[in-house]
Amino acid sequence: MHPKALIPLAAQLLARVLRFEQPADALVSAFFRENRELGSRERHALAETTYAVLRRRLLYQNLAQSGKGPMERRLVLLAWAGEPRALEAGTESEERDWLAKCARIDRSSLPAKLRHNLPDWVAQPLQEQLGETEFEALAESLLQGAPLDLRVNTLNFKRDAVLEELKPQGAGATPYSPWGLRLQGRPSLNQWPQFKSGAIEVQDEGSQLLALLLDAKRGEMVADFCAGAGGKTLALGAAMRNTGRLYAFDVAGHRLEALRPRLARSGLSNVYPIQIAHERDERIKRLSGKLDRVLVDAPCSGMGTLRRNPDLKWRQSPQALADLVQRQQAILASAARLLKPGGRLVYATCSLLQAENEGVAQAFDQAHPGFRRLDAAELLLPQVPRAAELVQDGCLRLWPHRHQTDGFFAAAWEKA
Ligand SMILES: C[S@@+](CC[C@H](N)C(=O)[O-])C[C@H]1O[C@@H](n2cnc3c(N)ncnc32)[C@H](O)[C@@H]1O
Repeated sequence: MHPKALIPLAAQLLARVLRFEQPADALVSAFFRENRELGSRERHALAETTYAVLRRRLLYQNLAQSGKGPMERRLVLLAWAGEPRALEAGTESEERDWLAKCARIDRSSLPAKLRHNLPDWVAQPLQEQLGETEFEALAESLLQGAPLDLRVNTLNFKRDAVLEELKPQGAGATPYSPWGLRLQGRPSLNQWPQFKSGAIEVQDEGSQLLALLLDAKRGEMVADFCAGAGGKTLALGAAMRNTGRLYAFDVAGHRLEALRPRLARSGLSNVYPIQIAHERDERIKRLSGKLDRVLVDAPCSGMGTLRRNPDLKWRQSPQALADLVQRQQAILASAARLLKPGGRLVYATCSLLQAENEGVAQAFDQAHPGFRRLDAAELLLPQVPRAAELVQDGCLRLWPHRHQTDGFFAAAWEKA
């Protein structure tokens, strides 16, 4: 494709994404399917430019006020992440002068909002929680891309052996999870023999730590209550050494469908995916009081995953957050009924916001005196020697700027 054509195409893609009707990753994939003539470098330029606008939307919208031409085009020029010669070829000299003027603006002199690029309803509670200095460090980390973490399938493979094989690809061990490897960049994993053989799965180190916190054992009856496409289910099934019974519940059939090929690669046969209508479904009631461990990886605002999904900060709202908190409480209360005495319950989100984390856990405490809180550091310590670094007030609290994971929260209880 002629470099001149790339910028209008990027503006077209951005216009679709900025309607916020669907997740950005789905829209970008659909756009590439429609434009099959794009090569891998061109796709990379379009995707990275779109994500750069989503990350710093407030800044770029502010700067774009001074330019000329359609707004999406101005945003693409400001955030261009492709080759410089495509920008050179695709712009008029007036536009290039304008870009040079924008580049000379000292960004540290801009109002805080144009530096952190978070909506007020997200920024404010985080500022209160962390204080100004640490909030700035967090906000900066949320503007960066995330590394690519892998989980080694310890059912049939050893982390050290897979690490040796993947060292030439730049892999290193993750600092906390004993199952994890970390890569920089975006290699085409699907073609790697280690992926095809089921030795590795893509999974953020934070997600691995949630499975470690549940600590499902051989022969147990376990439920992954909000299993989705089964990232944590696979980790739990391997920890159970492919024994016992692991129920993977979810209301979304298409997500459970996406679990099937992953299960086939993993070699697990102890997993039972079950689509439920809602959290009080009859099929769940039949298991009341029978399970050893239940993980509730609740639907949440996803504010801990902004490095990967920057569109979420513009697609969520305070009203959506309030609705989510209600759903989280209802799901947690239903899931808790499955446990037998002595059983372990873990409630988790990939959010940084107290309302859907500590807030939901405290409401559960008040309504369920028969559940005793467990200390996450104690639970993790046997498998995660540095567990104390990850825990605040007994709860797992992962932060991108402190731990280089996505933002996660988890609280654990034992049923009396
Ligand atoms: C955070 S995602 C789960 C991610 C998944 N555990 C993983 O590791 O890949 C939350 C999931 O909760 C599911 N969900 C929403 N409402 C639910 C409900 N009432 N009962 C069970 N699952 C629900 C959503 O469909 C979504 O797949």
